[in-house]
Amino acid sequence: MVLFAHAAPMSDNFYQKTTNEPASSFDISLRPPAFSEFIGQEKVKERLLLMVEAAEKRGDVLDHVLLSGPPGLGKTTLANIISRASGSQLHTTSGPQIEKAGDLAGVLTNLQKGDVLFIDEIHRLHPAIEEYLYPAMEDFRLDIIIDSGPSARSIQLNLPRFTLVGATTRSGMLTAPLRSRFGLTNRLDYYSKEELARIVERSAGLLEIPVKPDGALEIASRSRGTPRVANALLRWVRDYAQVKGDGTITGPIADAALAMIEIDSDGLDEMDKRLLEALIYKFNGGPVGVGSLAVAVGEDAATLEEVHEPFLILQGFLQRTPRGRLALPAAYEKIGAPPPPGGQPNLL
Ligand SMILES: Nc1ncnc2c1ncn2[C@@H]1O[C@H](COP(=O)(O)OP(=O)(O)OP(=O)(O)O)[C@@H](O)[C@H]1O
Ligand SMILES: [Mg+2]
Repeated sequence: MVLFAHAAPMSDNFYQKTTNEPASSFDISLRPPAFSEFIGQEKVKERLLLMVEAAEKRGDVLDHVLLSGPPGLGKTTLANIISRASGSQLHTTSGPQIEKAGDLAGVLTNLQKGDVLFIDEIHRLHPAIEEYLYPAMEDFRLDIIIDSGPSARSIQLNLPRFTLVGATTRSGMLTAPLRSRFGLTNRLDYYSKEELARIVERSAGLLEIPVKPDGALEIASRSRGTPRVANALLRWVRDYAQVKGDGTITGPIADAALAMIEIDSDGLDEMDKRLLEALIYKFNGGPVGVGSLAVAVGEDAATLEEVHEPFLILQGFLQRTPRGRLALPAAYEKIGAPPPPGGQPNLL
């Protein structure tokens, strides 16, 4: 069976979940259970709420929804909220877990009318399996071929009407036919500092950690726009406050705690800085391919692309060009390197 429960311990790298690991139990306990508790992403929330309401009014099943965006922004959380809000049962699986057509058939035939099927990392579905999904999404029908050679025959199964919620960190890798079968596509964006501060305060409340507004804001501004990071940093700062202070998280306590684990004032961590240093010192500022960069910093290329680069690009440290990655002037400044000769590098 391909369904799995979200119940793995935190990874060694204490806050960056790679895309194929399930979330930690710590993450799950802080997960907002309803739209009303989900902070930020107002447009996405509004659209999803409207869809849920409309489906309810018509007595119909929700349309399929695609959620995309960098790790830790709330895709899994939203899938949970959608299924709760529509009062339906949630089934969870992920692209890499569906290895054979039979796995998919197993999941689909297990669904009841109105159930939500959440497929995480849907961009990693095998292309051959993706094709089985098309009629399932469109006509709630499964065509499977059994046996091979002369005795091969196709059988058709009717499926109950269900809602597919797909999540991906790489929406660009989704095939056009798959993408077009979703009724609604939502891209989650990085959160503002203020939104993250509210998330930190909410989490602190649930964990019964006393936090002052300046403490929450300090954690928020160093959380790289990501709620999962904010929650993980909160947990670290709590430990620090209990040992070095009186347990209350204030601005100065948060600052000292985060400096101790080398999270700088922009939220850049050791790997971000290592990446910028390699780009500038080893590759002359680029352009250089992500594969070479990955080898130079000892991290896998997908993690650089999905976790580190989007934030560095957003902050104006790095640019993706057709010829590779390029360091921008802010990157030279960040790592204290002299600016490139000729000033602004050639961006083409
Ligand atoms: N809008 C929000 N308000 C409050 N907490 C949030 C919000 N979004 C996410 N979180 C918190 O961040 C954690 C990570 O969110 P989630 O697991 O949903 O991210 P994800 O987008 O599915 O990440 P991945 O791509 O790595 O699977 C959750 O446990 C939840 O506590
Ligand atoms: Mg997730």
